[in-house]
Amino acid sequence: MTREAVPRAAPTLTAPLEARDLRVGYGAGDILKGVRFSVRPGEIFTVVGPNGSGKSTLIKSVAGLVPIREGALHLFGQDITGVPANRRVDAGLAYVPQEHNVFRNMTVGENLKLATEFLSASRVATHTQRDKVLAMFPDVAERLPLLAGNLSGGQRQMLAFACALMSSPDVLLLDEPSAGLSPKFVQEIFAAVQTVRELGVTIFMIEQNVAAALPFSDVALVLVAGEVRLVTPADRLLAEHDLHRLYLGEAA
Ligand SMILES: Nc1ncnc2c1ncn2[C@@H]1O[C@H](COP(=O)(O)OP(=O)(O)OP(=O)(O)O)[C@@H](O)[C@H]1O
Repeated sequence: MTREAVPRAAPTLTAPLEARDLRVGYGAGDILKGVRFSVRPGEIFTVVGPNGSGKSTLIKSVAGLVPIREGALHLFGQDITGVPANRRVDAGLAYVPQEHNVFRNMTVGENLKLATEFLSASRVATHTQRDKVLAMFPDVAERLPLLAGNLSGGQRQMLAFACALMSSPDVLLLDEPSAGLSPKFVQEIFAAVQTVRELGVTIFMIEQNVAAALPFSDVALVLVAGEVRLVTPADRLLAEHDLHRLYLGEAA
């Protein structure tokens, strides 16, 4: 059952990303059991939840990597429910996977170039946009000739963001951007997420590291056992709710 802690405006056709009763699974049963949400323009919308609750399944289904069995997914009012992953990129959706998100045996510059190779012309970042992205990520800009495999985990994650931004997306999907990073880099990564938002990009991410992600998020959705338990302004989640109880399926 969907519960909302605060009233939210009725979803509109212009919501950057809107899910209506998504059912997704791999075998006989459904992992996502009727997930609905609406992301507002320019928002950082973060999905949290216990292990196995379906966060990865959710972001993969939004990216087009796991098929949606029932329900509908809309990008700025356009129904993309059955649209293949590559065409979602053309429609303005970019996805940064948690792992294997750069080519380690290629240089940083080559990774950025490759990120534009298979895009439709209208999506390829202009020179000005590329310069803006590089200005946002000096760790990337200063290392163009280096092999991506020689970057630190945090620098690689920045490169993965920069590659995703080469498709000038309207909505960026981030799969656990802080996973495996040291505390210093975790802060830097979330600061980078906020910088990306300042470009006008709407962010939809999943995160395990609730304490680190919430201060950088606008809205938090708590997913438990494939169902939405709560949608709340991010700064109210820990102040007004007991996350442990929510994760155990107790009342919000
Ligand atoms: N490819 C797959 N085939 C079959 N079952 C899968 C597959 N991927 C995930 N699952 C199952 O779906 C359920 C939800 O997994 P999912 O990875 O989406 O959750 P999660 O919230 O991201 O978990 P975690 O935080 O541990 O990564 C789990 O029971 C998992 O075993």
